[in-house]
Amino acid sequence: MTTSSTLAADLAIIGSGSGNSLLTPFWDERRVVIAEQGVFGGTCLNVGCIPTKMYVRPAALARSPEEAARLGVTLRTEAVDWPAIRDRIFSRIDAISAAGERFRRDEQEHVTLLSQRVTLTGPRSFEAADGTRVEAEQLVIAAGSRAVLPEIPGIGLPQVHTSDTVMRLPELPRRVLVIGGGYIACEFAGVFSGLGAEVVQVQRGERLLRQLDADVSTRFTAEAARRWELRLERTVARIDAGPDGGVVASLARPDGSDTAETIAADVVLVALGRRPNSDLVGAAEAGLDLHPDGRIAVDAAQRVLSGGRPVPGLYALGDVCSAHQLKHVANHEARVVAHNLEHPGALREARHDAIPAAVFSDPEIAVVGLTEAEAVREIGAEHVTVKTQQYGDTAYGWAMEDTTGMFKVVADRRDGRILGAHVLGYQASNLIQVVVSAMSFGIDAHTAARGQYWIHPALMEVAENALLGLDVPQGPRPPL
Ligand SMILES: Cc1cc2nc3c(=O)[nH]c(=O)nc-3n(C[C@H](O)[C@H](O)[C@H](O)COP(=O)(O)OP(=O)(O)OC[C@H]3O[C@@H](n4cnc5c(N)ncnc54)[C@H](O)[C@@H]3O)c2cc1C
Ligand SMILES: NC(=O)c1ccc[n+]([C@@H]2O[C@H](COP(=O)([O-])OP(=O)(O)OC[C@H]3O[C@@H](n4cnc5c(N)ncnc54)[C@H](O)[C@@H]3O)[C@@H](O)[C@H]2O)c1
Repeated sequence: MTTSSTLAADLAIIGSGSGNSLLTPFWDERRVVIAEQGVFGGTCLNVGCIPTKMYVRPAALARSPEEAARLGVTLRTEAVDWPAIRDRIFSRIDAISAAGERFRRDEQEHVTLLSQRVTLTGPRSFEAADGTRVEAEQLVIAAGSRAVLPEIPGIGLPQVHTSDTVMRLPELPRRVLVIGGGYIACEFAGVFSGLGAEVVQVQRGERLLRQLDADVSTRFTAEAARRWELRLERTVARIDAGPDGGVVASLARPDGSDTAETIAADVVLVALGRRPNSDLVGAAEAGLDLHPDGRIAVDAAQRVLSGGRPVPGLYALGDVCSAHQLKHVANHEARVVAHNLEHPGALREARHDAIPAAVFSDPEIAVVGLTEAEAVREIGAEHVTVKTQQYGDTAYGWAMEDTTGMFKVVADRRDGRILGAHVLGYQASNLIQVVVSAMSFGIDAHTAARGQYWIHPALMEVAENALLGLDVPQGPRPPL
C-alpha cells in the first residue's frame, strides 16, 4: 500500500548511526524526522567497531598461552565457546539498538522515525519507499558506507560473508578464507585465528595494510604469517561450492593469470573496502557534488556542495562524505554539524588533522599523521628525523619478554614538530594517544618528552624514548 502523506520537519536526518547523535535539547520543541533503512544505530554499534572489538578480547585471551610460555607460565586454552561469545556480544548490542529505536519512536513525540530507505527529491526533501514525503528546513545526510563485493563467480554463495554477517555465524568455522589486506580483513583474521580457526588470508599486494608506514606494514605482515596463512600477491578468481558444505576458492595473480592454487574453506569473509552510500540516497540525481570515489563533497563546515557551492541547510557527515571511515571522525563531524544546525550564522569547521586510527588485530597497530615516506615527500628527506623504539628495549618490554613491539615517531628536524607516529604491539591504540595529544596541541617532540613525568617503568616509556631519540632542536632553555 502506498500513502502520499507529506511531513514538514525542522530537521530531517538520513541515517541513524552518527546521525542519531545530532538531536541536542535544542530540537526538543521542534519537529524532527529520522530515516533509517536498516537496523537502528548504524554500523559502529551493530556490525562495526563495537562487536568486532568485543570479539578481539576473547581472541587475545585464547592466544595468551603463547605469551605465558615465554614467561615461564604454562596455560592452556581448553575451549572456545563461540555461541556464548556471540550471544554475550549481541545480547548487549541488540538491546542498545532496540532501546535507542524505542526511545526515538515511542518516547519522543517530536521525532518521527521512518524505518525505510529514502531518496532525495530536492536539496532538503526526500521520499520514502512507501511514498511518504518529507520536506525539511534543514537536512543532514549521514548515510554511511557499505562493503564492496567483487564481481566474481560464486560471490553470492551462502558461505560468503561480509563483516555485516560473519559475526553472527552459528558456530566457529573450522576453516576461514579472508579476502583482503585492509583493516577489516586483518582484524577478523586475528579474531578467527585467535579463537582457533584455520585462517588463510589472500591479499593482492605484497604486504598487508600497505597504506600504513612501510616498517609497520612489513613487521605486521611477518607477524601475521606466524599466526595464520598468507597468500600474498594473489586474488580470488572464483568460488565454488565444495564438499562438506564448504567452498573451494580458485586463486589468480593480480594480473588475472591463473595460479592453479585452490583453498578449501567453510566460510569466506570478503573485506575489500567500503563504498559511500551516496548512491542509496540519490545524491548524484539531486545534483550534489561527488568525489570520484562516490563520497558526497562537503566544505569545511560540513555543508554539502552543489556546483562547488554550499547548499543552504544541507549537511553531510561520516562515511558518506569523509575521507576517513572512522567512528571518532564521524562523531566529531556530527558535533560540528549539530553546532552549525543550531547556529547557521556562526558556522564552525571540522578539524581533520592528527586523526589517529588503530587496527585491532594481533599484533595491534595504531597510527597518526604522516608515514615516513609521506613526510619525506612533503618536507624533503633532509628535514625528516625518525626514531623507532623497540618495546623490547624498555623495562616493561623486558617484563613482557617482547620481541615485536615498536614505537616509531617521525618529526621535522628543523623545529621538532611531530609529523606522525606508527606503533605496533601490545596496547598500541592506547600508547599512541600521547603523540596524538602533542600533535593536536602543537607540542614539539622534545617538550613532549621532557616537559612531563613518565611513570617508571610503565610501557609508556617506549613513547618517551622514541621522542627522545629524535634529532630535534631543544630551544634555549629546554625542559630537563
Ligand atoms: C567491521 C567494521 C569495524 C569497524 N571498526 C572500527 C573501529 O574499530 N574504529 C573506528 O573508528 N571505526 C571502525 N569502523 C568504521 C565505523 O564503523 C564507521 O566509520 C562509522 O560507523 C560510520 O558512521 P556513519 O554514521 O557515517 O554511518 P553508519 O553508522 O553506517 O550509519 C548510516 C546509516 O544510514 C542508513 N542509510 C543509508 N542509506 C539510507 C537511505 N537511503 N535511507 C535510509 N537510511 C539509509 C544505513 O542503514 C545506516 O544505518 C568499522 C567498520 C566496520 C564495517
Ligand atoms: N579499527 C578500525 O578503525 C577499523 C576497523 C575496520 C574498518 N574500519 C574502516 O572501514 C574501512 C573499510 O575497511 P576494509 O578493510 O574493508 O577496507 P580497507 O580500505 O582498509 O582495505 C581494503 C583492502 O582491499 C584491497 N582491495 C581492494 N580491492 C581489491 C580487489 N579487487 N582485489 C583484491 N584486493 C582488493 C585493498 O588493497 C586493501 O588492502 C577502513 O578503511 C576503515 O576506515 C576501521
